[in-house]
Amino acid sequence: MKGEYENMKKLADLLEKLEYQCLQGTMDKEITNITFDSRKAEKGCLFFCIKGAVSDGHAYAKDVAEKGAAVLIVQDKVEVPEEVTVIQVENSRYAMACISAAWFGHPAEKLKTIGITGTKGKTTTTYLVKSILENAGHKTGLIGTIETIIGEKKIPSANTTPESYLVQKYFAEMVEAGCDSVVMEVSSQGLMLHRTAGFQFDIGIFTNIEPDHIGPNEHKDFADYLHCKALLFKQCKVGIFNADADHLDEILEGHTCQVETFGFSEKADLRAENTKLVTGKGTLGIAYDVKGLMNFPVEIDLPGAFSVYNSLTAIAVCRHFGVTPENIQKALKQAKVKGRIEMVKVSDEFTLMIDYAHNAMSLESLLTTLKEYKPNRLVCLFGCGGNRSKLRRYEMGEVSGKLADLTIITSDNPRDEEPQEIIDDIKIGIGKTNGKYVEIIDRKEAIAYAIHHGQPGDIVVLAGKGHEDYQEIKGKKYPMDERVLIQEILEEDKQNK
Ligand SMILES: CC(=O)N[C@H]1[C@@H](OP(=O)(O)OP(=O)(O)OC[C@H]2O[C@@H](n3ccc(=O)[nH]c3=O)[C@H](O)[C@@H]2O)O[C@H](CO)[C@@H](O)[C@@H]1O[C@H](C)C(=O)N[C@@H](C)C(=O)N[C@H](CCC(=O)O)C(=O)O
Ligand SMILES: Nc1ncnc2c1ncn2[C@@H]1O[C@H](COP(=O)(O)OP(=O)(O)OP(=O)(O)O)[C@@H](O)[C@H]1O
Repeated sequence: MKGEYENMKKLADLLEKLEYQCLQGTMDKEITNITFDSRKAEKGCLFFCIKGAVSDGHAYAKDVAEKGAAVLIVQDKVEVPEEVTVIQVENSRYAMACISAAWFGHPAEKLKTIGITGTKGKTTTTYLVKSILENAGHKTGLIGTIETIIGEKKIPSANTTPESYLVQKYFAEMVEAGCDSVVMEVSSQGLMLHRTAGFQFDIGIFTNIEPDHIGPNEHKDFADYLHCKALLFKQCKVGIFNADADHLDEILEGHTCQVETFGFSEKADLRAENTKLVTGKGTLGIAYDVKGLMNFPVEIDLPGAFSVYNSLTAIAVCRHFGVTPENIQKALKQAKVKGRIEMVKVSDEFTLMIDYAHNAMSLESLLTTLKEYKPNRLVCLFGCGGNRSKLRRYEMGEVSGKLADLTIITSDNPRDEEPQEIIDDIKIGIGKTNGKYVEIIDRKEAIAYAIHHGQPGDIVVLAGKGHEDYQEIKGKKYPMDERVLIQEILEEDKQNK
């Protein structure tokens, strides 16, 4: 990136088409930097006063003025020395998105932008799109729950969709790194809080919707969740929708984009037909025929109906880039997503996978899907996080007890709680079913048990951790990557032979 002073911009140029009122100070300021965090404020900067979930950024107005901030963007009136320019807008977050886009030189206009929204499938689909596009010679940036990827650089994520300032900064870095496209997860929170305002997506995707993310600091009810997801389709040129999804009409309400659909439904523009489950040595997959806007067969080493949806979505997107069926087939055959039904080879006889399913809804959908493969036994290993709702423990216990042939209850981020107490809560849920279980508090020992007791034809799921590579105990994160644990167990087995 250029040095910050080389980036200096005129205030008026940053405000562009925004509606605002100048409450005090002059409009002829040259801005040295922009920030929404008072701790990063410096002489000559523009500071956004954002009303957050924990604090109100207006409370830092005096502090940033003392640090020499030139301009404040506010919703409410603030008292600061008269030389500080104060600009009032209706919504500081929306203004931050527009000003950040201008600050970074509207990088979205130099990229083909793809935004994916929906309750499930966002992360998986972003990686599938990136794999297909890169296999066809594009350079594609990615922003999502796990990380932001800019060329070789990977930045771990705090949010699925970062604040608008970061979105625009990452876009600018992508342009500089030679990317021609970006695929990003667009959460409903992101849409609600204007994190993706200030530009128009080339392509917007709707995967599906189920009640989720409803509660304090998220959405007040399902209607609000629906409304926020639908906002993407007033902000993209082409919208690609799951024709089979519930509430599609509500999502389409007020859309301003061109509409395309995908799914199993006969009326979908891009369809999956003749779906077949595929089982290999220690692997599971799915094969189907793509019909409609494109026509060719596909095979993918990811299991279940939702893998059809995710790959079909990726195909629908990549069609707009003119990617050939041969390139799509090749990329999908190699595609793997970290911690999302990620198969790890431990035996030719049974299949083991790591999956991020960490609530009852995703665990139920995963186990139901896997049962379609008619395994000898479905074995589910999981734990639940400490300092979180107990309900999740009862519910996940009940789901696993009902659907798995054996549950291995273990630990997962106990935080400040005693792991055994969390396990006891999970047992209450399993107790409502006839499900068989064992409890092994240490996660590595639990995984070793799963591997050593694997029977031919079993499917073993290590649920909950997915891409996470730590265990959080009493405020500290200890390194713990299930892939590493599995390799250690296999290595120890070799030495003990
Ligand atoms: C509820 C919520 O959206 N919180 C996000 C928010 O924090 P916040 O609103 O609490 O901010 P705050 O701490 O109240 O501060 C308000 C303002 O004062 C500023 N401030 C604060 C302290 C200070 O000393 N000086 C200062 O200037 C802050 O920089 C901010 O501008 O801004 C933070 C920084 O950008 C986010 O990381 C944080 O996300 C938290 C981690 C979160 O859990 N968010 C969830 C609700 C979320 O956004 N989830 C979605 C969906 C995920 C999914 O689909 O699975 C996501 O996109 O991640
Ligand atoms: N299209 C889909 N429909 C239903 N379930 C899915 C779908 N895709 C993946 N899943 C299941 O949900 C889990 C989460 O998938 P993924 O991370 O791709 O979704 P997401 O939208 O990013 O979710 P989150 O917001 O929870 O991170 C997967 O591990 C899998 O078990």
